[in-house]
Amino acid sequence: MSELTHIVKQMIQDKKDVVRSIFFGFLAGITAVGLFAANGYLISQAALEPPLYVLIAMVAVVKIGSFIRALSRYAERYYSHRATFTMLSNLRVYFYEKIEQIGPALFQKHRSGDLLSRIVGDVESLQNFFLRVLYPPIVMALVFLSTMIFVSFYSMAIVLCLLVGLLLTAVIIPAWFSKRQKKASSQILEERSRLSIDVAEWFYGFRELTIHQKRKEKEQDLVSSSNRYIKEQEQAGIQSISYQSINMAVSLLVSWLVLAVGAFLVASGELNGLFLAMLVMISFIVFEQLVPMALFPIHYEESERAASRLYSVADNKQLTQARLVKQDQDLNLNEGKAPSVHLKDISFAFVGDSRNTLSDISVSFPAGSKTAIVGPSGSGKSTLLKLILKQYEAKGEIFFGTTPLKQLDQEMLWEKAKVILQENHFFYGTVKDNLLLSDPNLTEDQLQQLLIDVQLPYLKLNDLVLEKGQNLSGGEKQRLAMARALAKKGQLWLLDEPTSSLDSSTEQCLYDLFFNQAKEDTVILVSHRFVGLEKMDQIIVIDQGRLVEVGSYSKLMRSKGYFYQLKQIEDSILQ
Ligand SMILES: Nc1ncnc2c1ncn2[C@@H]1O[C@H](COP(=O)(O)OP(=O)(O)OP(=O)(O)O)[C@@H](O)[C@H]1O
Repeated sequence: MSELTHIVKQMIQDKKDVVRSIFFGFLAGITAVGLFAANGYLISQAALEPPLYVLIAMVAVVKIGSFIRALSRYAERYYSHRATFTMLSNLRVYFYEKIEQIGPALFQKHRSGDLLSRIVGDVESLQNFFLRVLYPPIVMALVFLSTMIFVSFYSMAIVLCLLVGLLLTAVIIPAWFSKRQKKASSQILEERSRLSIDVAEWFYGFRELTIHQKRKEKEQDLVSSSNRYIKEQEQAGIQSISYQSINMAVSLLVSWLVLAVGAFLVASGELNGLFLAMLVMISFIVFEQLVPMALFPIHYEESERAASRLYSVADNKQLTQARLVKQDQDLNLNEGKAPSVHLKDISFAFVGDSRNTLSDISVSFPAGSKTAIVGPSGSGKSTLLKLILKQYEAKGEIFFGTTPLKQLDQEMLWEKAKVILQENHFFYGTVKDNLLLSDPNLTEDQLQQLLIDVQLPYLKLNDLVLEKGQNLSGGEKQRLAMARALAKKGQLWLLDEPTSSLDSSTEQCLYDLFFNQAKEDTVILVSHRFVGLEKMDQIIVIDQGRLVEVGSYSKLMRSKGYFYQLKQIEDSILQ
């Protein structure tokens, strides 16, 4: 329930459309009742052959009534849907902003298909919360109350019948449905999420599945996920139709009751027979508007599930610990000034991981220095870089200059750092589009020069890049990523194996280019190779998440410690 309260708060930011929906919904409902009442009265009057002008006046009232009803129904739909779409967009932005803060930590817990299904599907499901759960009962209550006040002028017994009908169709039967609904517990959202996960896996893993001849198996999983989802939808459809039909049948029985009680009252002289048809018509129309209440429990339940699924992502306690504090401070990343970075007693474990990936790391990267982080695969090098990039939050403290990283706005940090990660994303578009990500003001000549600099002279700016850079080789992607980093402004380079897919001569060219451009900058380079490290000011050696050695290349070689041994092994392999 608390999640739905949050949702209501988020939804009702723009109250004007909500009030308009209720007003026009009420107007449409009450004119429908008036219209049917006038019709019933007209039928009875017509049988008594009244003067023509009475009939003409009545017909005019009916016509005006239908006109007002149609217009107000249209206005109700218009405003309620406009309110719904505004609310959905508010909700999407709200959730996006919430999960953006916990970014990579999310993927520890959720698969991408599941996240997509929640952000798109579950938010979509919440449209029914406003359209079918929140405001219709208010409109119905107002219409019903006004109708009963009107009917009370004719007969309190009929008011009583209508009240019984209201209790049955709007309270007792929906409550019974709600109980059944809870037992049946529709799995529709979960099945949609499972299907979404399977589809995402299918697309991501298509190549591997084909290579390992597992496409058929995965295809079958996908089909059975899809069938389960369809089955859930079918069941939900049957359920909603049967609920509505039962409520409709009960409401018709109540109208029969109104007719029987009315006929008795007419026979006993307590009611003018002229009004009997009117009262029966009123009961028809007023219950017609109550019939959708049968679906209230279904929509309520669905909204509650969708809300709790969304909040379980955005408010997950473990993840919230990793939430990053945003503070707008301009720190030592000012342009023209290379920052220093200091790590003090850093320890870090991934969510759900009992062992520490990094333990007790204390090290400094002076302003303008060049540092290489080396160590065996899986030792925690990339993780250390990600901590500096504020992708995860660790125990201990990281400082940029004298300012704690915790106080730094992540976006500002990224904006002023030149980053190349192991996996670099390329968007569908041209080479130019992908390069302009770094700096939209670059001219075509500058872009072309960049391509030449990174040893990609054969690429044209208008060449097409497919999704995720599928039509580029691993080395081409790395060179384009390097071009993007070179084009970016900033004095802090954070590089995670930026040349791992390149041949030695291209790698050498790129390093020359890079060292030339980064002369004054602070550079932190993760590398599993030891070639070219002589140029670095310091080398940090990590093994199993612990700092084992720090020093210049010559110092580490002289001390003949762990780094020396790793270097010897690499040399013997290369010989
Ligand atoms: N997202 C993650 N969730 C859980 N564990 C992770 C995650 N990313 C990395 N790890 C684990 O953390 C450890 C360190 O990984 P990291 O990528 O930092 O190593 P690395 O030294 O950069 O390795 P490599 O040289 O192979 O890139 C590994 O044991 C890895 O399994």
